[in-house]
Amino acid sequence: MNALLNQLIETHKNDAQKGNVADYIPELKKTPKDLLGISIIDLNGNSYEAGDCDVKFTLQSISKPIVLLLALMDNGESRVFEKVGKEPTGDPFNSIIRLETYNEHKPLNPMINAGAISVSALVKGKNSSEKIDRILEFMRKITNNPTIQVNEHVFESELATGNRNRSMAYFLHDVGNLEGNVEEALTVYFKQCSIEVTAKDLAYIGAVLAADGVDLTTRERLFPKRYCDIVKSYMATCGMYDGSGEFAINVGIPAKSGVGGGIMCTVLGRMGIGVFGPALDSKGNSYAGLRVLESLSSGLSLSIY
Ligand SMILES: NC(=O)CC[C@H](N)C(=O)O
Repeated sequence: MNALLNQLIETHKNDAQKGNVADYIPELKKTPKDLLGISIIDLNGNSYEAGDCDVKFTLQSISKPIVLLLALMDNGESRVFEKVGKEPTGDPFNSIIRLETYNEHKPLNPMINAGAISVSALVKGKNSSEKIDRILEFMRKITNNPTIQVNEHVFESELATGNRNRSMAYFLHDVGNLEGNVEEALTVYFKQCSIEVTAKDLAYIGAVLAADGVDLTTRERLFPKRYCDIVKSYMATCGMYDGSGEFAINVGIPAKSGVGGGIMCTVLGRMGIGVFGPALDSKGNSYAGLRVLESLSSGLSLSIY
């Protein structure tokens, strides 16, 4: 397997030239474009890797399914689904357009920015720092990595430039779909996006999801299977933003991408996969990462469809 992964990285390394590193968050611009790494962890805990799988990057939108799990555990399904819907949008992740015109101002799903900010507000904690501490604690469990931290430079960069997210959050508050203090919810959202991980961490999370919420090492149940199923369904239908349909056809596994260049994938009953390649396509998905996953999926017959 390691030989296969090395070969995939070699084959697709140059694909990064066709994408661009995210620049709307200034701090992300500093990442070298041609990094590429992959890590796989199977459900027996065996791990395989190639390329830049130890390089740290920020979770960005991959935080959305993780914080959703915590919000579901904190609040239960009915309260979470009062705030966010269950349908894909076909719009970019930061789109505002349907918030005013559709679904009683409820974000269509929690994988777009608007829905994720509403979900961040639901995490229990008396203020943003208590909430982010709980998110970090949960992250450390589902990655089996006690060193997980927030990258404060990326956080400051998002806080300084995230005005589109800010405008969505104030609108959602006005229509009753974002509870509590808006700035506190935004702080939680920007911090969860700024949590640093490696491709290996993403593979571990993917493997826990593939094991229906049970930790690979300790066999402890980290979250209920029902919530695991909800999150995987969202990943399958909306995890790659408005590229989710194409990804279903070309790769065919539940996955979540982030503009930091990560993609976290889960193959039910088999493995978790983490990919990192910071040059993005026009939809915000890792350009080379997608090519690696397409080759891997056809090579190992991973598609669930
Ligand atoms: N798609 C993403 O990864 C977006 C996350 C980013 N922090 C934002 O809010 O715009």
